[in-house]
Amino acid sequence: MAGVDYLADERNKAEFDVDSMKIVWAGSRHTFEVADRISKLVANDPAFRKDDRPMLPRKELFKNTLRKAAYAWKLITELRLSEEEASKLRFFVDEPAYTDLHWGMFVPALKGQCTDEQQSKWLPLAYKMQIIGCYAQTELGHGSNVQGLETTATFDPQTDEFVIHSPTLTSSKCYHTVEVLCTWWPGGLGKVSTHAVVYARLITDGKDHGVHGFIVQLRSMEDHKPLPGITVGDIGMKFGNGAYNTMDNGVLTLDHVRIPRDQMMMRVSQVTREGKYKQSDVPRQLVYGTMVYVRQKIVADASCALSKAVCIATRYSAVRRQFGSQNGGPETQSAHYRKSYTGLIQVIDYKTQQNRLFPLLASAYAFRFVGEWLKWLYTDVTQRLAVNDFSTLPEAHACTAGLKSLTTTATADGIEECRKLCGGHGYLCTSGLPELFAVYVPACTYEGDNIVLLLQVARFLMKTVSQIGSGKQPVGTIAYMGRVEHLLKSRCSVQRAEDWLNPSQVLEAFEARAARMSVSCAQNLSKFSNPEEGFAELSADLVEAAVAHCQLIVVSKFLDKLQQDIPGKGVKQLLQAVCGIYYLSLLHKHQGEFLATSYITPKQAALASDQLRALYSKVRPNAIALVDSFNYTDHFLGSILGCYDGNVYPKLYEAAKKDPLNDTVVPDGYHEYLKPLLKQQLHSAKL
Ligand SMILES: CCCCCCC/C=C/C(=O)SCCNC(=O)CCNC(=O)[C@H](O)C(C)(C)COP(=O)(O)OP(=O)(O)OC[C@H]1O[C@@H](n2cnc3c(N)ncnc32)[C@H](O)[C@@H]1OP(=O)(O)O
Ligand SMILES: Cc1cc2nc3c(=O)[nH]c(=O)nc-3n(C[C@H](O)[C@H](O)[C@H](O)COP(=O)(O)OP(=O)(O)OC[C@H]3O[C@@H](n4cnc5c(N)ncnc54)[C@H](O)[C@@H]3O)c2cc1C
Repeated sequence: MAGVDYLADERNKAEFDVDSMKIVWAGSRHTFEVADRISKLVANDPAFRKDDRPMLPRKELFKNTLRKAAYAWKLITELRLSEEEASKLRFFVDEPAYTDLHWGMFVPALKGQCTDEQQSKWLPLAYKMQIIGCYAQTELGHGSNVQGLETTATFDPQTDEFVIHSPTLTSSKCYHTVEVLCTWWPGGLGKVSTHAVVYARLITDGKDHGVHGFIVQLRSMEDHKPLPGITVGDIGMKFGNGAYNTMDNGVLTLDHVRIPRDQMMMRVSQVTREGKYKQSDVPRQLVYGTMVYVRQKIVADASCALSKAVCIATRYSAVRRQFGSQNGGPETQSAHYRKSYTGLIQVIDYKTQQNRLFPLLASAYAFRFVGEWLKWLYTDVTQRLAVNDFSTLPEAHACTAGLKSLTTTATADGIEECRKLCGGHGYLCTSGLPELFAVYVPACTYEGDNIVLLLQVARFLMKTVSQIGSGKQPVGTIAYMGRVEHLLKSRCSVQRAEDWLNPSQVLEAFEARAARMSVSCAQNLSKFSNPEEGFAELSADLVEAAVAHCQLIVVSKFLDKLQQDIPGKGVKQLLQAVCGIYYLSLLHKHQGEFLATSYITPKQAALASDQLRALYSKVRPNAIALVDSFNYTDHFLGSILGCYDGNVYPKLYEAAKKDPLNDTVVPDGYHEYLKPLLKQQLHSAKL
């Protein structure tokens, strides 16, 4: 059976040029080539084996992660990989590790919040991994509420140092049943990091200046032992086997730990030798800059995680057959294995399967394109900040927060749906889906709880609505609010199902829904004499308005993408269909909101569903090619159900045989626990 492609018929059905689509997915030919080369390098190196992860005990699992990270670094230096190639290598190794936090948060925090002088001291050390860093912000009692952090950094003018201290319960205003309010959660902190960016309340001369970042050395560079005053360790096992347990999320207490004054990150504000607090001309919110950066990265990562799950579920849905006639169809020339299935229905042909699967496939593409755009927005805001233009910061914060929330929620839910789409076999670890879900789901919480982040978007929306009357013209993603009067009055003009393929019609539908929901919230808020009380009372509605706004952004960026020149036979046409599935499935799911805001009629909602079904039929023959366009190796997918050749059943059988439980025919424990039991039953049966 080796070498047979059981999905060949599916691949032959494709109506577009897959190689061109691979480049669209990657973002450019260059990015495609780098990803292709590096993913194969990783896949072909047995050192990066990962199929044993769910079965390894934690200590072994963790040590294995350390080995892989060290080996990856050796490759990076020996092969002189560029920053882009190195980051792709870590990505394709596909194992959460301290390096994610070192490169993904510690280095960006140094870059964004240190002065040039500080950067020239710390960055070369971090780049060469002569120090390893993490991002230590969250405390046991404070995660979402960053302003509520209780760790203090008190300036001591006598010694020109800060004294960093985690307060004990007695000095705390909280009612936690813990003895010490410590830092809790940072990845890489538990066992690896030599340094941390610690967030603490800055105190000078008895005055509290709020939360600031400090570079704190945690462990000795000689023997890796914690420095005096520092207690540090791992917080324990997390959800799932393997999964995020490769990461040493940590707990840290700081007992009057002294650091030099120049280890306060001083780009946003400074403390002088005399202990004077000075604020630069930049907004205070830049202290939160690393979170904006990482949220933007998380949006890009969402499309990777979702596309992985969708690739597995799509390939398996084409392989898997249920019902139909076992002997009904004509015989084919192919292997006996395939012959026996002729006449049975591929589960991908069930409309219910398509209705669950294709919107997820479409979301993977939609998140890819919005991720690309968000990267551009982030670069743009960074360039503006460098020349003291802070005007787009609130929008960048709202977009990164909102899209992080929207895409991670949809991806986590989507991975679980893909597991169900694979029936019973989806529950096997060898499907790759349980581990993918367990690794991914904390993305809904870390880097900002998704509801908390949507409430930030809602604040931005309410602020925008309140400013409309003042003549301030909204710009960027919120520009549609400038046409709010028209959007409140207008009615959908769709008369036939195909009218739902008209981009301007679709855009107006999503704009009208978002604008109407925001305006309705603002009107309800105005009934409260205390705005904060009103905001809390109406927060569930506000979250829905924020979701509507974020969905509009994703839809509009997908439609924008289709305005570009997209080369390759049939590629644009297929993307148009995929885009249609994305927005029409959203319209269907949220039709209550579109109807309640009276922009569309029930008849128009029904036409949208007709068009959606037509698009499923258009996408069906292209489904396998659309997931092949992700260009994932079998190693990266880590799934028997999603393997490229579709030869699922023999692989499942072989993998089961290799399970450690099958090392012996009679299980360990038989003599102690089964034999006496069975003997006893035999005895009583005889009686
Ligand atoms: C790729 C790398 C690997 C990924 C691995 C990830 C591992 C995980 C790491 C972590 O989880 S690190 C810890 C992350 N923690 C959080 O995300 C905490 C979430 N909380 C917050 O971000 C904030 O505290 C908050 C909820 C936004 C605060 O809300 P609050 O209303 O209390 O705001 P203030 O602090 O008072 O600020 C008011 C003002 O500032 C604006 N603002 C808030 N955040 C930002 C920001 N990031 N950038 C720019 N502006 C921001 C906010 O909108 C307010 O504006 P105005 O209304 O006053 O105009
Ligand atoms: C795997 C993982 C890795 C992490 N890595 C790091 C790291 O490297 N560095 C770091 O500093 N931190 C890290 N964290 C911590 C993470 O950033 C926080 O857990 C996150 O910000 C959420 O905060 P919380 O835990 O305090 O949740 P809470 O705020 O306690 O949330 C609990 C519930 O309350 C709700 N809620 C909270 N506030 C409000 C509100 N104002 N209105 C309405 N509802 C609200 C939330 O929606 C949620 O349902 C990590 C967490 C995880 C799970």
